[in-house]
Amino acid sequence: MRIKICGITQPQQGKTIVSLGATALGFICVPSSPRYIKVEQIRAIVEQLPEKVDKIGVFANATLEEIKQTAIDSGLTGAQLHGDESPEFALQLRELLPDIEILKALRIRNTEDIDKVLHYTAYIDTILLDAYHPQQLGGTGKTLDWDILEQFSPACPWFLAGGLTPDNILDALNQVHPNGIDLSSGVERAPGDKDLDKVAKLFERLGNGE
Ligand SMILES: O=C(O)c1ccccc1N[C@@H]1O[C@H](COP(=O)(O)O)[C@@H](O)[C@H]1O
Repeated sequence: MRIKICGITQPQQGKTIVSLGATALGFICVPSSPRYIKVEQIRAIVEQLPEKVDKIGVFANATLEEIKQTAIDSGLTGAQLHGDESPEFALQLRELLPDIEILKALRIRNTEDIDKVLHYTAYIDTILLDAYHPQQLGGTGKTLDWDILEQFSPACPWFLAGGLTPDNILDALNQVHPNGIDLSSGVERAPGDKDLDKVAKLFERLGNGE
């Protein structure tokens, strides 16, 4: 299973989190987020990471050009679209950046929101389901209603996100069956400052980097 730890801002924390078992790190490229990180800082972290680790930039309603430039300048391997990007936007991004993974995040309130996944699967690589929050786009620490996801099996791989922690991860995975999980505030001391004890506890619970 893929394990993405998101909201990385510090090079040493990134390296340690990978050594503990993360398969992907996420960098928040949304200027209004307290976890925002600049291109040069992402580049400095990415350069120190093993090639096999996925380096995902998280964007919300950025332009195609902004995403392209950030991806090229910082060495990202993936772009997570966490705003109101349309399926057409995802397709245009794919044409612009054919070699990077495109993840579309959807913020889920109810089963109707889950149905929106169908509109995206032909244009992206991976779906990511996050919790809905009326004021915040992400990093909210809010969990989804896992009950409505028990039978969720889209036509492309998917990540479960939203309020996951070392304490609730096994309950989540008993109920839903994603291809990957994504954690941010649940393994943090403060926004952008990861709690390495919590990250270690997460991997212990998962069976040491499984
Ligand atoms: O983390 C942020 O600040 C953020 C800002 C804007 C868009 C997405 C953001 N984070 C994403 O939120 C989810 C879940 O976070 P959490 O585990 O509930 O704290 C994750 O996919 C992050 O990439």
